[in-house]
Order: sequence, then C-alpha cells, then structure tokens
Amino acid sequence: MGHVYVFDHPLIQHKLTYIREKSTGTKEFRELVEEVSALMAYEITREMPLQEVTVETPVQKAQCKVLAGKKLGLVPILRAGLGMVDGILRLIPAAKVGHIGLYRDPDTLEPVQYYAKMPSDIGERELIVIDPMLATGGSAAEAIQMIKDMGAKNIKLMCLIAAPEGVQRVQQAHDDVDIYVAAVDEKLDEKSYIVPGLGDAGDRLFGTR
Ligand SMILES: O=P(O)(O)OC[C@H]1O[C@H](OP(=O)(O)OP(=O)(O)O)[C@H](O)[C@@H]1O
Ligand SMILES: O=c1cc[nH]c(=O)[nH]1
Ligand SMILES: [Mg+2]
Repeated sequence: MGHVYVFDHPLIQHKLTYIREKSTGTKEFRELVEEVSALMAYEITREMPLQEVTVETPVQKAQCKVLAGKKLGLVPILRAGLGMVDGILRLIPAAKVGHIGLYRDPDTLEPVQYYAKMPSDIGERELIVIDPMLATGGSAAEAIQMIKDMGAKNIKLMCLIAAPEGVQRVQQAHDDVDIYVAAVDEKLDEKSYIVPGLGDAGDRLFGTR
C-alpha cells in the first residue's frame, strides 16, 4: 500500500488558506499555486540521494555533496496540473515534463483522455504526477495507468488537496504510488467536488469560470 504524506509546513498551510478563499482572484491564485508547488517540491525532494564530490574553493579542496543524478520527470494532468509546473521547475530546472490530457466527464465523472506525450526515457525517470485536486481519484488513477502503460516504473503523485475517496481509489489502483498533499479534506459533495476544497482548480487558474 502506498503512503499518504501531508505537508504541514506553516508556509504551505498559510498559502493554501488564501488559495481556498473564494475572493482570491486569478493572478494571486496562480501565484500562490506556483509558490505552494515549489514548497511541496522542496519537501518531496528531501530524500533525494546525494554523492560526494571534491571542489576547490578559493581556500582549499573541500569534500562536498551534489545530487546523485537521479533523473526526474514532472507529469502535469491538463489543464489544472499546468499551474504547478513552473513552481517546481524553479527548484528542479532540469526536470523533463510530460503531459497527460484528461478531463472529468461532468455526468459520468469518469476521466476522458485527450492527450499524452512523455519523455522517451520515461522508464528511467522518477516521475511526479501533479494535479491540484484529487477528488474521486478517477483522473489521477487513469493518468498513472497511462504512464505505466508507456513504461513508467517509479511514480509519485503530488496534489494540493485530496478527498479521502480519491486517496482510497489511487491506493487501491496503484499500491506502489506514494501520495503527497497539502491537505486531506472532509468529503466530496453531490457533484463530487471536494468539500471544503477550493472550487474548480482549472477554472480558477485560467479564469474560465
Ligand atoms: O479526482 P477526479 O474526480 O477525477 O477529479 C479531479 C480532476 O478534476 C479536475 O480537472 P478537470 O476535469 O476539471 O479538468 P481541467 O483541469 O481541464 O479543469 C482536477 O484538476 C483533476 O484533474
Ligand atoms: O473539487 C474539485 C473536484 C474536481 N475538480 C476540481 O477542480 N475541484
Ligand atoms: Mg476543471
């Protein structure tokens, strides 16, 4: 069974509060999503392996550490996942980015595929699937299945807000995938929106409400 990690860093929690607030406009919402994504990337990379190197400082040689060269890939689920990409790339600028196009059918609530393009060396990369919202979990579970079918082996899922139902669905479908979130909310409403959540993440990011 994959683990669920809730990032309770005060800066993440503070900014998430203003992301949730309905009077927060598009510009600020976008900036906050980017900032929280960067802070979550900082937390998620905490266990990244390091290797020893020798550098020559102006004073003398020094034994230091650099990242051990693990290749990373980000996989935003379109559209809303795009809002998290730039914040993460600020910390991990060399990461490659694959895209999965999925939307949730408003009647059936099932994910509908419309795009997929991944780095060619997908099987060698540590992949982070990103989407602000994990509601029923249908979209995330489908996206993970799509990239597994394309050769992905090492996958994490990072979302801002999850519903317990979504966590359960992803855990049942993909027991090898750990889930990283800023909050696990109470429940889903009758339209399967997260309660209290933040509304429709894609619409709020792109001003299409
Ligand atoms: O867990 P689920 O029940 O599948 O719901 C979550 C999905 O819904 C939202 O996308 P949406 O379908 O609104 O598409 P958009 O990003 O284009 O707005 C959200 O960004 C997730 O991808
Ligand atoms: O609460 C929700 C559920 C699905 N998609 C969203 O953007 N928000
Ligand atoms: Mg949407």
